[in-house]
Amino acid sequence: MKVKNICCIGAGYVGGPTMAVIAQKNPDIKVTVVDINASRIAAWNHDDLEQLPIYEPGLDKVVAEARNRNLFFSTDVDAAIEAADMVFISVNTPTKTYGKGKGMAADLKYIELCARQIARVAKSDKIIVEKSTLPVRTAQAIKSILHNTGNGVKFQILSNPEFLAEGTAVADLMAPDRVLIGGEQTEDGFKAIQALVNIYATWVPQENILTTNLWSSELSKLTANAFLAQRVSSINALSELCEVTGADVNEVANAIGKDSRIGPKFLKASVGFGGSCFQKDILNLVYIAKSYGLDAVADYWEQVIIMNDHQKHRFASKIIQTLYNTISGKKIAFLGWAFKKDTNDTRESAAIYVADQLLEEQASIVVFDPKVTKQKMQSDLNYLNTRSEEDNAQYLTTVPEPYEACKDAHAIAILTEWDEFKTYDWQRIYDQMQKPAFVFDGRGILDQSQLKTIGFQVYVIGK
Ligand SMILES: NC(=O)C1=CN([C@@H]2O[C@H](COP(=O)(O)OP(=O)(O)OC[C@H]3O[C@@H](n4cnc5c(N)ncnc54)[C@H](O)[C@@H]3O)[C@@H](O)[C@H]2O)C=CC1
Ligand SMILES: O=C(O)[C@H]1O[C@H](OP(=O)(O)OP(=O)(O)OC[C@H]2O[C@@H](n3ccc(=O)[nH]c3=O)[C@H](O)[C@@H]2O)[C@H](O)[C@@H](O)[C@@H]1O
Repeated sequence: MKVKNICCIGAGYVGGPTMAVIAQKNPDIKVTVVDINASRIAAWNHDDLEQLPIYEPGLDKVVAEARNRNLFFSTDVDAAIEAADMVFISVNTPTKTYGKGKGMAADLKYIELCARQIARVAKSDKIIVEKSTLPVRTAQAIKSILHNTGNGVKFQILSNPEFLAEGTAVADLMAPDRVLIGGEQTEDGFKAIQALVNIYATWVPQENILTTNLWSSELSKLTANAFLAQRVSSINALSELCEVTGADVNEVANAIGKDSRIGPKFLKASVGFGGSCFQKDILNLVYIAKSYGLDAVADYWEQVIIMNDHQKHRFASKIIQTLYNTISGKKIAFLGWAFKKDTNDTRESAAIYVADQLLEEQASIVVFDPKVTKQKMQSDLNYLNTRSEEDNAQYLTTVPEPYEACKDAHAIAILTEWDEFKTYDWQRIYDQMQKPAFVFDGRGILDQSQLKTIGFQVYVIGK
């Protein structure tokens, strides 16, 4: 079967870039990305490519090439579903904040709404592709909703989880380590799998396109994120041990990463992993294991989250303790707010947790992050959400350049891993700060001895 028309429900961090690349590589397929968020769609359609709702290096060029050729962004969800042979579901699947599974399970209400909408609107047979990250066996629920419409339309459900990382989304999509496609192991299931394989095969080598059954595919996505996060928690756990023993976590990471069985990636100690997925996906994995009565499995994976929370907490506590256990009214400069470099996404960023803990002690936080708005930072913070606008003004300020953030500060906290920190004029920064001047490097970026020579008191994670 040759797919001619694709609809993608959800124009977010995954739906937008993924469909832009699919459209660029398949000019003969019409791709329509739809969303109920009208302002997001307007931003995707904006003439000025700097106004795209998501910042990803290289995304503007891909969108510029494909948009209004065979890539379209629209709020007309029904029309796009009806016209499509293949519908990707790429909506958010956050951690549940209510009811059974609160704080652990994935909230599947948006997925179910999509399934019901497809069931209501579809007049011709369609392949439905789970692009969102979902608990294993979700395809069963989607199938049951779609197959009980009584209108005779046939659906095949595929699982095609996305492995891109934010900040490198376009590069990851252009050269993925693998594309994973799970489907029913029946004749119709294999045909549907092949239809999706053909789309990716226009640019991904066949040997990098893996096909599996539905449940392996769904579970592999959660597992991949759990393994990646586990490595970060493992090295972060060791960072604390390094600090008390005189070992250097970077040297340890380098030494163990040289073992080809371990490998060098995802061994960078940090103030804790952030992002919209690691925590939510592991909590989901823990919940699934518990729901099958597999308590030892659940406890094992939950430890990755416990260690991550500990790391964020210990970084904030280190700042408070070092500043003589009193930070009330003291200005603390935050360099970076996003959860990693090259993104404007702040979801679950370690900066939020650290800031909330410092604000509880009435610190005054000044943030430099050119990609994140003050409004976004304010809405991220629990502490500020419970207070009035005027009150907030004294606790959180944002500035457009780093030197201003550091002026008169008692301490600097490095929260995002920007390499450009190395190029700053640290003597100039030191001269403008309160003394003693402290730097807390939660990303292990700066040269500790160089800063010490200037006069800074420095704490680098894992050293
Ligand atoms: N952000 C990332 O780097 C990655 C995310 N994922 C997974 O992909 C999924 C989507 O994540 P993001 O793109 O980050 O989320 P997002 O929140 O950026 O985008 C989701 C979009 O879906 C829209 N939406 C929700 N319900 C809708 C409906 N019924 N009809 C039309 N639009 C609807 C929302 O308005 C929103 O714009 C999640 O399951 C996530 O776990 C997977 C890999 C990477
Ligand atoms: O499902 C998802 O959402 C995605 O989650 C992660 O991607 P992402 O969260 O965008 O970013 P990562 O590069 O994985 O970084 C996550 C966090 O871990 C931190 N990290 C990463 C690596 C490391 O060595 N140390 C470390 O602290 C980063 O700074 C960041 O805060 C995965 O890398 C993607 O493969 C996956 O598709």
